Amino acid sequence: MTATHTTEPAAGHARGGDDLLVIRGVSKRFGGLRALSNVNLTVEHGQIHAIIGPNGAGKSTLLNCMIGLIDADEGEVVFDGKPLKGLSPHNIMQRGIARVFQTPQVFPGMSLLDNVAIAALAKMNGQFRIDPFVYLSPTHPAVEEASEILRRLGLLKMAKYDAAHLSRGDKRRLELGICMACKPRLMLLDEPTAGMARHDTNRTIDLLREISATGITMIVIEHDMHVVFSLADVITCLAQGTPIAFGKPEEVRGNPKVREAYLGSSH
Ligand SMILES: Nc1ncnc2c1ncn2[C@@H]1O[C@H](COP(=O)(O)OP(=O)(O)OP(=O)(O)O)[C@@H](O)[C@H]1O
Repeated sequence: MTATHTTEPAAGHARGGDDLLVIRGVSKRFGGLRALSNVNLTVEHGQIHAIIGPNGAGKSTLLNCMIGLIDADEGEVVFDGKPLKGLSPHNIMQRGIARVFQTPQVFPGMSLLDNVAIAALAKMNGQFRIDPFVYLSPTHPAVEEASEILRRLGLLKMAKYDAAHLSRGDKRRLELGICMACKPRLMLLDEPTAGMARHDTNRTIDLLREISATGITMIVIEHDMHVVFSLADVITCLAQGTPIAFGKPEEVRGNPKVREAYLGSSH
């Protein structure tokens, strides 16, 4: 597996057959502030690509450009060979990109099983709009699929519980289950272990590894270096809107520019 980032256009490499996502020359300003400056980044099929960097480095802005929540001023994001420019976040999800938020997004007041089953149903119907008011019989294929996902997540025993009462760690796992039911090709995870105790963090790391082993490509934004170094195949470090380092975890860990970026910040 290889990937690339440079501040120059990713000539040659960017159209390689293994690339699922290519970010080419993306820049974004907020008034006088340059949040992203000519970012190039390539994510290969099956890869877990971590994006790290100190506060304000531009990580969330880059993620938001990928899913259409923010329009880049310059550059393009290409997913599976097709530009995403102009597509709504909904259309982008339809193409196979799912985002997992910092705060778990589940339907409180509904069972764990229903939470996952309605996502599975939406995918089966090709609607990508989740309808929490639909009734599903216990033998519906979406319910069977949801049960299997909950079993893999270790949540099957709690299938009938109200999702509102889950711990933060279990809510996060349920959210990942909802995401799996949508069968994305690329998962974008924004601080997937934020606020978790170490035990839940480690369980989430194991779960993400399992999901990755099913062939789903992942981009993970994370401050917790234990999570980053446990998961990532490759890491890009952003500082002040520019990629300053890219490589395998051990290469990035020893990179003096990365150390300087962190030491110079509040981290
Ligand atoms: N909507 C916005 N309007 C104005 N400035 C913004 C907006 N969104 C982000 N910024 C600024 O852009 C810069 C990059 O922010 P961003 O949230 O992308 O950084 P980050 O690396 O995700 O930071 P953190 O790790 O703290 O979440 C910051 O200086 C931030 O204040």
